[in-house]
Amino acid sequence: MDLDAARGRISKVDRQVVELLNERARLSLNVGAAKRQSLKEQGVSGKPEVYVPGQEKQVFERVRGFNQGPLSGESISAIYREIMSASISLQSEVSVGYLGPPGTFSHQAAMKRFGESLAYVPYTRIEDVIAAAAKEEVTYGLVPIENSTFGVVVQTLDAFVCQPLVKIRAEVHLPVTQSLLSRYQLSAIRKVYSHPQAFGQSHAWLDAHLPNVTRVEVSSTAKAAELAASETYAAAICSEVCASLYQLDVVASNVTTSSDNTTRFFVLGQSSDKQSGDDKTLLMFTVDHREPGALCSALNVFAKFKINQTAINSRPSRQRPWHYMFFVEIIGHELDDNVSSALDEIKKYCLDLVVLGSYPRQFY
Ligand SMILES: O=C(O)C(=O)C[C@]1(C(=O)O)C=C[C@@H](O)C=C1
Repeated sequence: MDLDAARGRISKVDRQVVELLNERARLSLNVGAAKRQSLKEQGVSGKPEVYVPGQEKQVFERVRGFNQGPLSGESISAIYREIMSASISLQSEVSVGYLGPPGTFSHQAAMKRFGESLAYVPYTRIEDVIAAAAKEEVTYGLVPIENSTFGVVVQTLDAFVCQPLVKIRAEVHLPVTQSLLSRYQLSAIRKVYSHPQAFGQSHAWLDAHLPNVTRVEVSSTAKAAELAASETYAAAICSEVCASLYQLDVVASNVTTSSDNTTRFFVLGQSSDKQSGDDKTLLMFTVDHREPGALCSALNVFAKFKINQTAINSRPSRQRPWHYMFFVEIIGHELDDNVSSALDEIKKYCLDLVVLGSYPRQFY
């Protein structure tokens, strides 16, 4: 086929693609109407949940299954991310809060999960993102929960203690590469700004290459980039995305200690999704330390109901000294029979127990 013929065929296919995209969009509007009707019939007020992570997971798996190439599975997912982003924005006006300013890894994780068609709202602190999601100032909030190199994000766990009503709706995994950005060359740098998590992921490189340079912790990696752009002899540890956003140069690319550095984020909203068949649940509880073995008794309940625990963390409860809030992530959905029986039984050993949410297991 010659060039003109191939371009002519592409033009015809584009017409069909656009027609099909609009056919899908009309069906998505029908889905929105059916969700509203169903709430009305149940006598529930408020808007239906437009972002349904379990359904999206099925769509991604299905379309990647249909794919015979030459497009890669990643390309199909990226195209469908935008199709579903447009689909969400057709059904409702959706906003997503994240730890700003633009260019943070939270921003990138939010874009990865929600695409280009939604409104993104930056907040200065993780606590503010969680409060905004709890108050419905934004439809959804996205917060980091843990990094594979540096561990749990304590600000997020501590903020859950103050906002126990917010619900986890989904998890997002984002590969993270930290880089050193500045307007100056390496030998001229006198100060490095970053978020404590990013310093934790790149300390070996900093110890080796900038051992006597002051490290200043700030609220986010993109805030660090903003400061580095406005001060003499300053640099930031942040994403390379910040180079064009804040007019900085990449002085050293990938200064991350671990080669498969990944951060896991939660999407927060007013409710969790229904069972997807492959879910996780995050619990927050305190136990009575005057009872010997209280924590052990609580955790034994999961073993009794054959429930796998994937993570356990503790934070000071801030109510009494040496009194802890435990965060346990388990396999299964709050509504699964074995999980719901375990939750009934574990309450006997807990002073208080909050289910922070159930969400489909994601590996991407
Ligand atoms: O199935 C739904 O609930 C929809 O709203 C449709 C749809 C889609 O476009 O496929 C859009 C958004 C949801 O997050 C999941 C799926």
